[in-house]
Amino acid sequence: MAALAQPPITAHPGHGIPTYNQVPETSFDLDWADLATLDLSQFDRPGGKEKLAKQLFEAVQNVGFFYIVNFGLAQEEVDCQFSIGKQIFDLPIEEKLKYRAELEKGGYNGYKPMGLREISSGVFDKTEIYNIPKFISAFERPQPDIVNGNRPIIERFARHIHDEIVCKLLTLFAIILELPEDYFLKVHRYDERSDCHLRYMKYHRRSDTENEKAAGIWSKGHTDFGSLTLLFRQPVAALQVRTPDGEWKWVKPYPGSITVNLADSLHFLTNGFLKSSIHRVVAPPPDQRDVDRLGVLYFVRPEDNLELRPVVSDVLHRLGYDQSTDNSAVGITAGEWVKTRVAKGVDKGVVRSEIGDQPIIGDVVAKYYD
Ligand SMILES: O=C(O)CCC(=O)C(=O)O
Ligand SMILES: [Fe+2]
Repeated sequence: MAALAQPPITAHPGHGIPTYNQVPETSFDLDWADLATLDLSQFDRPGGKEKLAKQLFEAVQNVGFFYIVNFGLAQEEVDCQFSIGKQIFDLPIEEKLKYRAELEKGGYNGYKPMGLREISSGVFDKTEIYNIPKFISAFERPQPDIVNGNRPIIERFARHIHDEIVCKLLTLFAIILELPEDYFLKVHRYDERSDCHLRYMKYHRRSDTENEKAAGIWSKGHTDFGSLTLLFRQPVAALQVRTPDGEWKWVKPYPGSITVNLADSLHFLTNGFLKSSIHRVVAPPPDQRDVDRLGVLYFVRPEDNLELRPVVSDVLHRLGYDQSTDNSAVGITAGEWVKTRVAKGVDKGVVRSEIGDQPIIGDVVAKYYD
């Protein structure tokens, strides 16, 4: 890790929001993945974008995971979101269920109770999720008081992520592919319908017996559905990435960083050059096993209407990524891909305890890994 967080551009800690204290990091020396770190403050400097694009180009050849630092949010602002997430999950279950997401229909905005996904035979997830869509009129929906009362803080946070972080990363991908710099921005506009969302996530601790029964797996190996996923620093070690050799490595939560991973849509749009990273969540090391693991994430997805057809790029041509075009997702839109994967993910008939290919739509399959 080269750089630590710069002083905040905007410090807007929440008023009246309880302070959130992150748990200490593990003292275990785990087999950490070696990932690149991009300093986003370089983006607007002369030659900065190009330098970052070069660094990212190297990084994404490997596992599709990297870190960013200096992204313009202070740790207090991030912790404020953890605090809001904690308060949402502390609400009584009857209250939370008023906002339940229509998961079975492929909708996921709102609340997902735990226990809807089978991890291994008879063992179900212990993860609660609360998803907040983009702040545009098409997606207005009833929210609990804790969300309504903190709406300006949540909206500012989400919009900062889109405007100041996601747009920069999408520009870097366009530079890498030698496409016009705004190529991906045009299909990730904030005011258009897309499945981008801010997510609060709580993994309830598991007993030793539960961990043994599920072989330590909390969330099976999978890829994400959209373009990118941003994970705000989560000191509880549990996330692992699968290397091209099939090894699982731990992803270290560095202070002042966001962990970013590439997801399915970028894979489809670049004919597999940008790799949708395979990752999973496992039981934390012993010194963190007794804590509930709270997360704040932002999922970036293309506009609903975008067809997942590979782009024409000289770079893909030079690298041979247009030799055998993967047309499996042609004719499928980003919106359909996400909704179908969400619906299948909670369909207990599909039994997510199995690993391997799961047919999703047309000829396209989603792969699950132990
Ligand atoms: O909790 C994490 O660290 C990762 C979560 C994740 O992979 C997901 O929600 O798709
Ligand atoms: Fe994921």
